[in-house]
Amino acid sequence: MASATFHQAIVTLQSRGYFSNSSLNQENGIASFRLISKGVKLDIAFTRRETYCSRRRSFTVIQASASQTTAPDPVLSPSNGTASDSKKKSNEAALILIRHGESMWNEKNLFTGCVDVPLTKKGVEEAIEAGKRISNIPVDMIYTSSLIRAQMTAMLAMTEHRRKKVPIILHDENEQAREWSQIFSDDTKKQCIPVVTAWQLNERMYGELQGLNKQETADRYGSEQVHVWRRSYDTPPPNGESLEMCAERAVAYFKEYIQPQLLSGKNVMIAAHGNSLRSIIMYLDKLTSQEVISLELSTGIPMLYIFKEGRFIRRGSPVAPTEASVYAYTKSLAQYRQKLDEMLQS
Ligand SMILES: O=C(O)[C@H](O)COP(=O)(O)O
Repeated sequence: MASATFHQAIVTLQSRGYFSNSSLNQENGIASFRLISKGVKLDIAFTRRETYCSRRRSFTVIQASASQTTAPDPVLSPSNGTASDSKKKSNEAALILIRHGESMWNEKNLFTGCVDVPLTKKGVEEAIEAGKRISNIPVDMIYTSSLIRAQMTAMLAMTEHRRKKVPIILHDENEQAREWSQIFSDDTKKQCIPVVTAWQLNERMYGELQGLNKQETADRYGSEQVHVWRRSYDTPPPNGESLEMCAERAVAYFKEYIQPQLLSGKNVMIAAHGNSLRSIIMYLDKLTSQEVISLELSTGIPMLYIFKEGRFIRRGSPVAPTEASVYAYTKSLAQYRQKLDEMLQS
């Protein structure tokens, strides 16, 4: 089958770092691929004829088109390809997940969901504390939800990072926003970390519970019903999203946009929400729907994964609060830390 051979070729190229992601469709004898590399998507369709040589077969490119992904990135332009302090020969990448710090509605015990509520003072402190814990872990790209509490958390955490790169929110809403936010110095670009905001990482939409007090809702509807709304996997609250629905969009986004960055060796931080992160952890740790419903994430506690050889290895736990106990350094992380020490001493 053309598709099997092609798929092998793609996987081989992928493992050699030629591009960060591909997907395969096959219809009417035509195999088509989407290759994603450095923020550019290349759609290629092949027939089973000449031109493209894999070991056993060759194919003709019948159609190719290129477009930018939704994470267009002035900072990740080729001129910045060498900018990562943490470019690793070992082909591993760090993935940090942080649930936002306490929000003003967490404090008031209100269902928040997609309502855009800021952090409390305690939430600000939690975010800064989270930043201290990850201050020696490399960060090349940041993803946050479109909600201010996640964005505040990411930005505050980065104020503590020892590398002192500047997190810059990418404005991709229209052509003018893209043009007006360009950076014209390559040196400055190298000192920036692109921040991509994505609604798909938002908290799950809590429907008609948004703005209601959690305790009062339990008093009114019974705590069992409220527990089902809050912690079942597939029962949504009235007119809202279940965890399953939230996972569908959050994990799809993770696979399509974030995982390719990790595959290409970029170290990524995600600042998001209880339920969007539970969804992503379910995917990373291969949890069942039964297991994920008992997973509780504290606000402002970062978790670390290492992505290596296509696998996610959990390094940090939300329950172990200090850097030393949470993060068992890998060789690359230890080297990065040593470089930081040297850089800051000189
Ligand atoms: O949206 C909310 O109210 C919270 O951030 C998460 O709520 P939960 O603990 O009920 O999932």
